[in-house]
Amino acid sequence: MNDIKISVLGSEGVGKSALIVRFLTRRFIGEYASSSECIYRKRVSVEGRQVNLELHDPCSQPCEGQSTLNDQILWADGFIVVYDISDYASFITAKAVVHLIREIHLGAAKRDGDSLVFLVGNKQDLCHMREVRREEAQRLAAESRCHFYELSAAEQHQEVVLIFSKMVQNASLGGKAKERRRRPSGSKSVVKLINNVFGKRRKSV
Ligand SMILES: Nc1nc2c(ncn2[C@@H]2O[C@H](COP(=O)(O)OP(=O)(O)OP(=O)(O)O)[C@@H](O)[C@H]2O)c(=O)[nH]1
Repeated sequence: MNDIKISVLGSEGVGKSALIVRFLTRRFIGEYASSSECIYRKRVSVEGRQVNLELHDPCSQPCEGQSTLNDQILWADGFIVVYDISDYASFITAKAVVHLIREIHLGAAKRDGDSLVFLVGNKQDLCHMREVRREEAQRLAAESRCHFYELSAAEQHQEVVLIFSKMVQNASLGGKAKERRRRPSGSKSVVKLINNVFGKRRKSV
């Protein structure tokens, strides 16, 4: 059995936790913790093979033992880089993250195929407030050799599952585990995740 490590990156409030929670629990809860960084573990089957999936959800606010973006990039086998289609600044951040992933992986002499990157425009249900044109994001994805998706964690369960499943499959086929430099701190089970989503900092969209 091998391990697959996926980091979900992007600026504050773009819906990273919402996407992970959707994938793990099928639910959209609306409010999510931002004060701690964590890794969620799940055993998944890829083409009949059991795989240990680790999903890293970073925290946007300063927290104890926080890993750096560089640590997170070196740790992961694959990346889901999220922006909010109604927030152009979040797209600029996503662009910088995608470039950094490419730079670090090339700098560390990783095989290019090892760095699987999906660029995801979330909150498609807010298209009446759209600030990021689909074509611009598609262009970035093509230039950076990323897969590109637009969706809504709030409204689309199947699409979210599809993206994570595809990433798991690609990372699994991409193969060899990387040497881990530093593992981001914290670990939660899905049960703890559900228990923890209540009573969190409220954010509005
Ligand atoms: N309308 C809409 N709101 C969403 C969607 N996904 C997430 N949100 C909302 O956006 C806010 C931020 O979502 P989070 O999942 O906490 O975002 P995050 O990227 O994990 O935020 P940080 O942990 O602060 O980095 C919450 O109020 C969510 O309910 C979506 O698809 N559509």
